[in-house]
Amino acid sequence: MDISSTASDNFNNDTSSESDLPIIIDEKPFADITKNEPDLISSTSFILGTVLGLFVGLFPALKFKSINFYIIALCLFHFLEYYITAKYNPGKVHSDSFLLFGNGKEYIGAHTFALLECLIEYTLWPQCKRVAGIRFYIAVTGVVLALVGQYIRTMAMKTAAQSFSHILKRKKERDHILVTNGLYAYFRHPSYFGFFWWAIGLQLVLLNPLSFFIFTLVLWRFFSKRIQIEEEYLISFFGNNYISYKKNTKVWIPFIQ
Ligand SMILES: C[S@@+](CC[C@H](N)C(=O)[O-])C[C@H]1O[C@@H](n2cnc3c(N)ncnc32)[C@H](O)[C@@H]1O
Repeated sequence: MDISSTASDNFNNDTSSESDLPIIIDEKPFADITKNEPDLISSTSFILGTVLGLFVGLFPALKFKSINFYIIALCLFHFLEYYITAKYNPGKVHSDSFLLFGNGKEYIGAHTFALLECLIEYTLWPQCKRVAGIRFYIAVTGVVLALVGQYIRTMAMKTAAQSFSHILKRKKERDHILVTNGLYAYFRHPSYFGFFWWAIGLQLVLLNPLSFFIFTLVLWRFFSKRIQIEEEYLISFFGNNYISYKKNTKVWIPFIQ
């Protein structure tokens, strides 16, 4: 599941080794790389609103409210990706900031799979979706993880401001500074931490055993690789400052150092 597949695909094709990573100062003014696409933005908002309305309107009949929570959490997540970028990092705002377009089939496919799993299990075996007993505690854990994950992701984007980019940076831009304050003092990659636990939490909310394991595995592999590559570039940009920051902070995703 690649939340910025274009960037990481390009990145993976790069044959540079750690020692010869290029530090290129990007001279391009932000205005040149920012596209204003109001039509696309309003149609996205319309689609999001319609999907939200349909699910909120239709699914109460199924008496499985978790699915409403899931859809609302998805809409909120993608809205905030755009809104926080527009507010705190306006030089990089673009319709892609919704993280909906160009995200790769895997991302859309993963959520579709999760919703289908939920509906199939609900239809064939409604008892397994009854939020009672142990399943109540699983669902509540999921809600807490999703809310905490969303909060941490949003605050990380706000704190990192212009140093945050959805696309992994291979060139150091002039205003790219090393962020070590706020949540970054406690988490080395707070936005990845937030996304990881948000997505896993949502599978607990849906009481989806299969998607829970698939999301955990795929996301862990994705972030493990992404963090390794990202840190090679961050060391090439910030040298010893990043190395000592790395020594003093943790990622807080299991088994990622
Ligand atoms: C999607 S953002 C994710 C930031 C960070 N990994 C996180 O999870 O909060 C990716 C960009 O953030 C930049 N970045 C990551 N950590 C940073 C830090 N501590 N200070 C400044 N820039 C950082 C990287 O250069 C990369 O281009």
